[in-house]
Amino acid sequence: MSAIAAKYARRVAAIKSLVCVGLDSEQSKLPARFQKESEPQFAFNRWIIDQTKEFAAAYKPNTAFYESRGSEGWREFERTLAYIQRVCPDAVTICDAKRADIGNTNRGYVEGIFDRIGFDSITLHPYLGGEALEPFLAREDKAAIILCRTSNPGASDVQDLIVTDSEKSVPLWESVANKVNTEWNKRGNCMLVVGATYPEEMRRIRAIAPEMTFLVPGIGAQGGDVKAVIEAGLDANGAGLMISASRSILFAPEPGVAARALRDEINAAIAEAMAQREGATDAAR
Ligand SMILES: O=C(O)c1cc(=O)[nH]c(=O)n1[C@@H]1O[C@H](COP(=O)(O)O)[C@@H](O)[C@H]1O
Repeated sequence: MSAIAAKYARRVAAIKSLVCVGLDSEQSKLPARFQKESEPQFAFNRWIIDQTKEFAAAYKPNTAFYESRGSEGWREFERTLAYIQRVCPDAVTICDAKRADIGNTNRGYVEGIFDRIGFDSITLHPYLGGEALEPFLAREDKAAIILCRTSNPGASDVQDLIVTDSEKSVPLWESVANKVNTEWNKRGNCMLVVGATYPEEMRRIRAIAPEMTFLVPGIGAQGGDVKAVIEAGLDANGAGLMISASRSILFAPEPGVAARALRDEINAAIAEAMAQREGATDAAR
């Protein structure tokens, strides 16, 4: 198990939660009292982190919401990471930037996001292939979280295109899952993005990559169903998922209560799924 997968497993065992809090702190949506602050997004994030840290196995700020404010937003993005590292150092940190370019350009991203800022992991798209991703894949101390089946309604435009993989016709997302699992994950540091809104695809991807951790966005505002995700995506150990929610936690009347409720909903679904699996194993004996 790679360093970040092990960090995640320790965190999950310690707090019994698969919740990832997405810090998509869009400035115009922040409560008025934060708008008045000199660093509004950072002040809001501190408040969110303080309320959710007991329940958060991971934090995932998406760069878009900070880049939109230029250098000020970027500074608050960096300060947010430093705050997580100070008050909640065991939570896995995910830079949701969906980067990836040719190899030497990727070295710039690696230096900036992994070394200068200090994230544990980054989201990446697979379009340029494994050779180009090598600067990320070479970092055994970090995790490369690769888009496989995204949560959005239009995901099928490209991801459902039929390609030939090992002489079989399969959708592109399935080929990406295969390639990451068998070729790009040679150092054990890859994870896959699998949207909560596509549980049937998730079930297939779990069969292809039984031991890989999935980042699962699409719960909450996008309507993904926790029970369906757990049934389809849980690994053999009853884990292997980072279930991410942003708006439904950040802008809930009480974000800490919303994070705890999501943790509890996930844990109830895990208990049910594990009991069903045990029942099925007993019946087969
Ligand atoms: O990589 C991601 O995190 C991601 C992949 C995906 O397939 N769908 C998806 O919604 N996301 C991100 O997950 C977050 C979803 O936010 P909420 O819908 O508010 O929970 C956003 O930051 C998205 O950019």
